[in-house]
Amino acid sequence: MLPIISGEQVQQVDASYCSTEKISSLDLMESAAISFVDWLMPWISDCNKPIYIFSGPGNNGGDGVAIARLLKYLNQTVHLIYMKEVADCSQDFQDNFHRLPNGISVSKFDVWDGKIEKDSIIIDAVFGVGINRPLEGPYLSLIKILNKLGGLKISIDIPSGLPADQAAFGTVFKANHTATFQFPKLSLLFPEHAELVGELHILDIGIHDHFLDKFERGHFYLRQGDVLAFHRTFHRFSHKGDFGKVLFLGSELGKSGAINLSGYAALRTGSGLVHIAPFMEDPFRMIPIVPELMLYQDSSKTSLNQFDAIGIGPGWGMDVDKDYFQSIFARFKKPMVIDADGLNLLAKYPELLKEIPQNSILTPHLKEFERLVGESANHLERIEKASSLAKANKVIVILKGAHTLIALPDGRKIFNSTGNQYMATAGSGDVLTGMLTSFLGQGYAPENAAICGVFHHGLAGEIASKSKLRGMIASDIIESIPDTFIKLNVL
Ligand SMILES: NC(=O)C1=CN([C@@H]2O[C@H](COP(=O)(O)OP(=O)(O)OC[C@H]3O[C@@H](n4cnc5c(N)ncnc54)[C@H](O)[C@@H]3O)[C@@H](O)[C@H]2O)[C@@H](O)CC1
Ligand SMILES: Nc1ncnc2c1ncn2[C@@H]1O[C@H](COP(=O)(O)OP(=O)(O)O)[C@@H](O)[C@H]1O
Ligand SMILES: [K+]
Repeated sequence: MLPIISGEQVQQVDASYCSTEKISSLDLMESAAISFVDWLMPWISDCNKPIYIFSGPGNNGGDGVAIARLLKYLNQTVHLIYMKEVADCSQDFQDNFHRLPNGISVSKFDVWDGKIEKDSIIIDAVFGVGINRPLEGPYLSLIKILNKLGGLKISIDIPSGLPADQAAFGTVFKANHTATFQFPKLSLLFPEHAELVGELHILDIGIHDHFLDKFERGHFYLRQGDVLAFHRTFHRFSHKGDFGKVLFLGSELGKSGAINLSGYAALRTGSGLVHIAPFMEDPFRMIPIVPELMLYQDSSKTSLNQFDAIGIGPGWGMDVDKDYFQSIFARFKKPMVIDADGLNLLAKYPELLKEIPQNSILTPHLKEFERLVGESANHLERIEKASSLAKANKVIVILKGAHTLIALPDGRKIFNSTGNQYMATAGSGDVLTGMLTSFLGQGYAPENAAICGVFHHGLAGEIASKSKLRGMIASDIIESIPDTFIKLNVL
């Protein structure tokens, strides 16, 4: 899995890579510039929009200068505006500056006429991961000017002004796209930075993951190539029992959709037998959304051991009494999935946290998480709290949202790469609960169930939203679950 290393360690990674590969830092900057220009090609190949590159004094600025040269070779109209005396800029900046070809309009910021043609492409190479204090002076003035402009705005590596590992501490460039090198910087994954980062792209500049491994500090980014290894395989003679028997407890009157969605998602994820137990006086009166779902009536006296996995909470309501809720932890000793009102009940009765079976999976969205652990000043604090909750209670905490975090009991924190904004629709969390419970029931180790559930859920959302966009609903995500297995060739 791709390690997310700290901004401070980027220079050490570069140095380690350059000395092992026997290349110079200037060569590495060239690889970064080439990968950026390759990535930019679809936007520039058919039009000749003017491109304005704003370069700061460090190596991020150096990237910008190298990119200016490469774009000029592609016959683009390039304007380069640099911020500091060239002699005071980083060595690689200077070397690139001296290689600039003729035909680029080059100005120092303090004498620049300030004109930016309409419909230009703006490239922000002012600061990268070396930012160490809030923007001020000319840097602040520039970013304020650029933030008022429309059009295509792209940040190289990280929006200027944003620190790599913390919450923003001042004014930051607002990008529509951020093309970051080699791995996503932690702060690019914070929801409060969504408007600064825009769409996130990770560009490979040739540094192999194992150079990053040496610097890993427990943060990882989950990509498609990683997921196969976490799957169980089934053979020709596998029978229904191998695929697990699962149960969902939830859905009070008026919210029957919730466990229906979870149950249906579990079927589409591959569960052999799926039961749903609505929290209603006569659960057998509910009509399941698909005939393959079976109804079940639960009582605090019956053992739940016949099930391979259970998922509790979607649509449950808060009328569930404490003794009944607590009885579930006594009646089912295996890892379970706890979502929605299951989490709200835990927030109401925090003393029960200790009774949850080890390695259970808790799936709060930000609001449910706040009810469990209180408010957080920013996402960094939230990440740490999720990790503490996981470690203290030996559970897996899945903090949902864009780049869903999987916090493992051993302290590792895994950020998901799949999913999109169209998944912010009623019931998509219920679908995740269904998928996670299904993987648990199929015998996946809880950590693997969490990883596969979160990844496939996001991928199903991406596939379903291709044709539906804003009109996508949770059932569409379920219908696309089989396509995720086809896409990954998981048989
Ligand atoms: N492996 C990689 O990730 C690579 C990184 N490269 C680029 O190098 C960048 C990092 O370069 P640097 O370490 O030079 O960092 P920056 O380019 O962010 O610049 C840091 C410099 O700016 C100064 N500075 C920081 N905050 C300031 C502020 N608020 N006002 C004024 N000055 C300030 C610092 O004292 C330092 O001199 C990356 O973000 C990336 O763009 C690429 O060139 C090559 C490969
Ligand atoms: N912008 C987004 N990008 C990626 N995934 C998202 C986004 N918005 C929501 N999701 C995903 O959709 C699901 C929503 O869950 P939740 O908030 O519990 O919904 P509900 O309560 O309606 O079922 C989560 O898995 C979350 O990660
Ligand atoms: K930048």
